[in-house]
Amino acid sequence: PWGYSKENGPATWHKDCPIANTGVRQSPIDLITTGQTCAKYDSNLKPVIVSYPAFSEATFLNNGHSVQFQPSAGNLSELSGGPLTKKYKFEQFHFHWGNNDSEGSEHRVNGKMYPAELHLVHWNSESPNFSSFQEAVGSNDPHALCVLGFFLKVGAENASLKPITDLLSKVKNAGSSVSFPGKFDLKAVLPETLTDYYTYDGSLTTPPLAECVKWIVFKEPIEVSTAQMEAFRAVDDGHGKPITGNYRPPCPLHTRTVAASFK
Ligand SMILES: NS(=O)(=O)c1ccc2o/c(=N\O)[nH]c2c1
Ligand SMILES: [Zn+2]
Repeated sequence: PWGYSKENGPATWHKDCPIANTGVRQSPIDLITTGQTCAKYDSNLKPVIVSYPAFSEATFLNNGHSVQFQPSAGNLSELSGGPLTKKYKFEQFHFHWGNNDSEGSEHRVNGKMYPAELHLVHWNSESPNFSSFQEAVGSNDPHALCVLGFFLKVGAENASLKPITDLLSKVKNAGSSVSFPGKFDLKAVLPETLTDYYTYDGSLTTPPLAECVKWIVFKEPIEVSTAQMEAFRAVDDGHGKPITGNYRPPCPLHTRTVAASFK
């Protein structure tokens, strides 16, 4: 199966997933803010609107290539605004990280990587062509999914993410999962105003690499403590090693443009 080691990492994914090398809207990308191919300010881009009630029942899983928080299907979350013309439903969030603070994020800003990146995954709940996340992934709809990306940087402890980082030791072994105890307030993790972001058309950053994602990557990083970062680096990949670098390198932009909601 695919992973992030020499034998099964991003450079080998094309074998089972040809779109890895032939796709023209692959993710992640390097977000360039100056020069020719740079992100272009679009004054029509509105703030992103999220409505995340505190999730009551959810599963926290180590799937061997990331850790993932997934509420039950009945969750009443909603995402709209920003570049979106439809309402999207929250499916799951997960993380990508490195084994030191100079690497780990999937998107980069002028070549700079952050130590980690949080992905909030949503699917278009207003499409007549699908009515679940899995169907959305297989739909070939260019905006079947919307993923919100937040960079993580090392600083103060993040109290809102503490319930998550404190749970990492409970899913140390690949394939292990726990029922999330109590409620989790995802809204509290995010900055109040979701106004400054980059947005572009891309793909899933792991197999099947489907080119169905409207990406929204926020400019402002979220702070976590060193201890919280270290907790990610202790999670195992199922081959007796910690997951240390579950990030795909940047992909070619091809004819795509990146829009910025800020100057
Ligand atoms: N890393 S990512 O692009 O946010 C992402 C999000 C949802 C996904 O579902 C997947 N397989 O079913 N891969 C995947 C990657
Ligand atoms: Zn991801």
